[in-house]
Amino acid sequence: MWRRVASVSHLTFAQKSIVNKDVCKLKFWEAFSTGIPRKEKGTFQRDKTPFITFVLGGPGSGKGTQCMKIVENFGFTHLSAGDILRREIASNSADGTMILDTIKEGKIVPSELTVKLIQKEMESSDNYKFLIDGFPRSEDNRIAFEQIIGAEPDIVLFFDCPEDEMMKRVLNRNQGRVDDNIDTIKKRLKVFSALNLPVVKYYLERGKLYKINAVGTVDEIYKQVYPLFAQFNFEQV
Ligand SMILES: Nc1ncnc2c1ncn2[C@@H]1O[C@H](COP(=O)(O)OP(=O)(O)O)[C@@H](O)[C@H]1O
Ligand SMILES: O=c1ccn([C@@H]2O[C@H](COP(=O)(O)OP(=O)(O)O)[C@@H](O)[C@H]2O)c(=O)[nH]1
Ligand SMILES: [Mg+2]
Repeated sequence: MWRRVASVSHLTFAQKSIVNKDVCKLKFWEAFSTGIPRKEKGTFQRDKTPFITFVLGGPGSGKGTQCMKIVENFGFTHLSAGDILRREIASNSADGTMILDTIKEGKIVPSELTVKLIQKEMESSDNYKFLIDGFPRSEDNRIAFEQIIGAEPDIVLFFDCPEDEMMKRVLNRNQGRVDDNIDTIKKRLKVFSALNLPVVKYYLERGKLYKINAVGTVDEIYKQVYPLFAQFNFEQV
């Protein structure tokens, strides 16, 4: 099932995650609403296999906020695809203008470009645990990641949030983003339903999806997220 990330083979990675199902079993299964097959019992060993988590959810569903907490507790490297693309704009690269226009329109940047930027970040990290936040946003993104990186995620989180709540949060985000306005958010919500939800469905059908109720306080939501990661015997970083 797991395919090695050949292009990042110089990295020191840990073996694929394995759930210790005897620990907090109840909490673990309470934490998500879809039936997820458990992984085998065991512990991490240093190896060259990364542990990849895709973090999905609509705009404003709280992906970035929850990722920060996962990083603090579990030592993941947080790769926000949106942040990586915004850095590319800021660096005045050849693709910057096209990326900016795409983000303003709430559309999706060509997959190969995004995946290659993510790949660069993975290759320059000496961590093996990655949170890939806000990606893949489409089936095309997902397939490009599989083809270019040669890997699939170990787990996929999906922050499930009603549209009116997402819209409220985005309009109050106050980070000066060009896409946090009413016109663009409406477009982004449409793109989310049309292109991102099929990816969610894909991982649901493969038993990799952890659906989180994203309504509530940040701490209430993190109470659902924490046990998902606590079950894996990650090495200390
Ligand atoms: N549970 C929550 N309740 C209310 N506001 C939240 C919650 N989680 C995050 N926010 C706020 O909503 C906005 C969007 O959150 P963010 O983490 O950037 O979402 P995303 O990365 O999914 O777009 C931010 O201003 C953030 O502080
Ligand atoms: O893999 C990605 C991630 C982001 N984006 C673009 O970047 C914008 C902002 O993404 P981000 O994840 O930062 O938004 P969030 O969901 O966190 O509000 C998206 O609307 C897209 O236009 C993209 O094209 N591909
Ligand atoms: Mg975000």
